[in-house]
Amino acid sequence: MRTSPQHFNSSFSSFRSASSWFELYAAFSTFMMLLRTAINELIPIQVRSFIISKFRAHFLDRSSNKVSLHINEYWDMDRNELYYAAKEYLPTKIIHDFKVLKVGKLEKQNHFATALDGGQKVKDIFEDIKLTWTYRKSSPPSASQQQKNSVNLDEKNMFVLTFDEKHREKVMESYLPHVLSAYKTIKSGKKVLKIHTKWPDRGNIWQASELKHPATFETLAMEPELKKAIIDDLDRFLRRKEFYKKVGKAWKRGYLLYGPPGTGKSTLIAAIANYLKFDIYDLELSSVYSNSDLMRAVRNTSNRSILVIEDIDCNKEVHDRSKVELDDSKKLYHPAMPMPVPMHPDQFPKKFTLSGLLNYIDGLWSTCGEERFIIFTTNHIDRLDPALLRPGRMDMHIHLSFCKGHAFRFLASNYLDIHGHHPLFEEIESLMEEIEVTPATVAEELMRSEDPDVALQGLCNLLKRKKIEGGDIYIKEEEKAPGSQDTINNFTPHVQGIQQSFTQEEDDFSSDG
Ligand SMILES: Nc1ncnc2c1ncn2[C@@H]1O[C@H](COP(=O)(O)OP(=O)(O)OP(=O)(O)O)[C@@H](O)[C@H]1O
Repeated sequence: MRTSPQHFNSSFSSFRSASSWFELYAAFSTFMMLLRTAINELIPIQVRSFIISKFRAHFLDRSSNKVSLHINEYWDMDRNELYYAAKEYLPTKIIHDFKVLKVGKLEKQNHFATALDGGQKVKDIFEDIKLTWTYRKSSPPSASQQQKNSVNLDEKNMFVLTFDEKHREKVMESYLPHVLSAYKTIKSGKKVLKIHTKWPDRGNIWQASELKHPATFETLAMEPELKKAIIDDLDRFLRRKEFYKKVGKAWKRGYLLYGPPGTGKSTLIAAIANYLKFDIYDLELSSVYSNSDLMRAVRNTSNRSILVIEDIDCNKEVHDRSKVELDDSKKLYHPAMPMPVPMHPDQFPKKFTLSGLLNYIDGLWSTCGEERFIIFTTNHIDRLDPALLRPGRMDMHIHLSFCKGHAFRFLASNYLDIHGHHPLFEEIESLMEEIEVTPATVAEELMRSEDPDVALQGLCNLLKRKKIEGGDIYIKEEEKAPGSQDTINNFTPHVQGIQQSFTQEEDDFSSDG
């Protein structure tokens, strides 16, 4: 039977009254009731649940086939390399239709950098596998956590990687290694270096900022032989991955820089970092509160980095929260206890010596990661534990000392653009043989005027004044490093005990550089 438009219109208009709607609803409800009763009676409950679960899995809960990998920033308190790999890798996958992004630029970059700001999803396709990354940012530590120094690192920021379950094996065996290797490539080509410092009021974990120190070996005033020895050592280190593996040694190197204040120890560290393109981790021993704190700090440094511990002779007082203290009434008490309490001798603190601490750091550091440097600096090498100085501990001892002829001329050419001769040179150099002056002081004097004649005359007058007054500039007799005999004759920068243990043959072995 055909339905004419007139017939449809008349049927529709007959439905428009309220009673018609009610009749329709009543008929539908009755039908549904009958249907439900019939299903309940005819189909067993197990079959019904099976059908419902299939229906749900197919239409409603499609994510039940998905696997989610949680990649936390820390793994058992250690820095999780995969997290940092994802952090560098994902910005390369950010596309233009993202609605929220972080954007910024560091001075040394010539382009704007973008990064995820939490919550966004980044899609990636790897050999036809569709993957989704989500970044979850943790909330900053609460004041009480900070006070107790009890931030749980494993609960920090994380990436969640989601993909179909059937690709689990391929993701684990091929995709994650692909992310890691992309990270290594990005990292080795990056231009912006970081300096990491620890702040007790920010959870006492490493905080990174851009390393802006412009020092390079080209700007460093240093005896050419020493400069060459250091650069050669750095180059040799970089190209010897296979060699270290062959001899069963960790691919690491340790330097001890020593010399009076202002002789360029920090400047040399910056020059080394800029040369190697390694990040710096600046460990201030006074910010270390316990052994676990120290262990966490050292273990959370990355590969291709320099761990710097400056002024090791100055850090005699290292905070130890478990330390038993003596109050005014000479009773022993534990800081965690409100009242003085009697303590068993076993509970007394073990003596926390600086040399023990440094040995501990050194031991800890040598067991984690590779392609790393550790640099200790001191103004007083004579105060260091000989165990720390023994060969094999610090591979190279570099003595930085006062400014003499060559270093002075280098600074004059760098600061005043005097590349040839100047009438005041001889007089200044001869004064420098009698007066000990640091490169820092010379550099400061040379910056006082843009006019080379005025600046050099200023330096000459300063040296003459000091000669008349007697005594060294800024350095007291007892503060001189041992071997200062040498430093009087030249701007030493000599190398003591360099372990030039590698022969030419070994050099040839390392072909990977
Ligand atoms: N060898 C050098 N070449 C060029 N500049 C230098 C050199 N030594 C020192 N300077 C200048 O002096 C300043 C201070 O030097 P630096 O901080 O590196 O000395 P330091 O030995 O680390 O001192 P401290 O022991 O007090 O930390 C530097 O910023 C740099 O301008």
